[in-house]
Amino acid sequence: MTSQTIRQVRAYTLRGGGADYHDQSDGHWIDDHISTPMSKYPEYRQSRRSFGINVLGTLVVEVEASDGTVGFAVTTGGEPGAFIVEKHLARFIEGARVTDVEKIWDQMYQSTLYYGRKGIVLNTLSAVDLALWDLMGKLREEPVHQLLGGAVRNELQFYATGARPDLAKQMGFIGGKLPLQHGPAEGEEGLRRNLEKLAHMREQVGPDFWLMYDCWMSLDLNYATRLAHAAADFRLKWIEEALPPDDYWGYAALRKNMPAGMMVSTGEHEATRWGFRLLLEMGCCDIIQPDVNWCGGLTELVKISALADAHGALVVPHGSSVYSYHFVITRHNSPFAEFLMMAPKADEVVPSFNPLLLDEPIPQQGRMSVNQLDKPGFGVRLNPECMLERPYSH
Ligand SMILES: C[C@H](O)[C@H](O)CC(=O)C(=O)O
Ligand SMILES: [Mg+2]
Repeated sequence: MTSQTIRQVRAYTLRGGGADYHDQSDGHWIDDHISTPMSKYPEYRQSRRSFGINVLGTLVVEVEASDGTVGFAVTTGGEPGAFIVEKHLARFIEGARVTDVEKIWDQMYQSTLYYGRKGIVLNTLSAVDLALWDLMGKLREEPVHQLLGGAVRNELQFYATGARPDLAKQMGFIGGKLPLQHGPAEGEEGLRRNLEKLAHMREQVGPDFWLMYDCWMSLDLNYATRLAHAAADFRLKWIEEALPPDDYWGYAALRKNMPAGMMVSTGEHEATRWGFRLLLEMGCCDIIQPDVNWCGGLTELVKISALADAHGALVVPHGSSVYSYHFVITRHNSPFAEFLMMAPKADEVVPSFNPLLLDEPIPQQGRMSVNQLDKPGFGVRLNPECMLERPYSH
């Protein structure tokens, strides 16, 4: 296995769901008047697709070893990501040893610093990194969670993100995270509606079920503080991504403003150990939420997680499907995981990266046994019915 080298890397794109889970059709809860940084413009308030949340689409990266074994991974990145893989990153991957993940990561990161650091370049780099982990697992015939040091518990437990925490409770989840629908531009009336929604959900789910609000970078410090204090009456567990991701100072202030017992979470749009170092050292949050497909992949997440552990912060990855499941089960400071409800009405459990992956495991009664992850690599296959395109080749 250690003698295997990488023969070829290939990058493909896909539209309509998959890793770009915002790329959904009309009528989906994930695009129903959700508060965003663009909500101050009334014409972009009703739909996130209207301002282009789904322009990128899914990127699929395959790495083929010298014996023909193929590892793959997915991210949000589409055609620009495919260009970066094929025209820039391929030189660091092809011909390298399959196990050289640290060196390949470093070369990809250092060589793209002049136009990278975060965002689409890190999404792309993450997909390459995860494809290498998948390939190592397949060649060693071991699941990725074993390569990471092994499971620290027998099962994962999940909270659900979606419009129907009441249904999530019936499905066995430990909590429900609602999208905040009205932002500061919708004034006092919007704030009242946000609180009414939360009060209604609290009534539906009873006193102990976790309820959280995901604010998707859309608030300011004053609004977030007022929302948190009013939401304390309805036992909001945490307030998520309340502020723009670059406002580390705002997050530090918000955390100090929190009512007793309520947590601040953020980080799904942060990347690398350096980005998370800022969040952790500045005391910005209680929970960091790196997206495994965006933060730099597993090679980087291992470092981010160790840093968080030393700061007493939990690591609960954003979405990320199997890439999160294989990681969370190996870490004591990741006691639960997120499950994104991708059914249009959030009324049933369907695989998060539907329809792209075959064998993508789903929670049963809000839980997933380690046995469901016991397959080589990340244990998933590309669905041959998805029409992948390869826009560039080298
Ligand atoms: C529901 C949120 O607006 C977003 O689509 C997903 C997210 O931020 C999360 O799962 O966390
Ligand atoms: Mg979020």
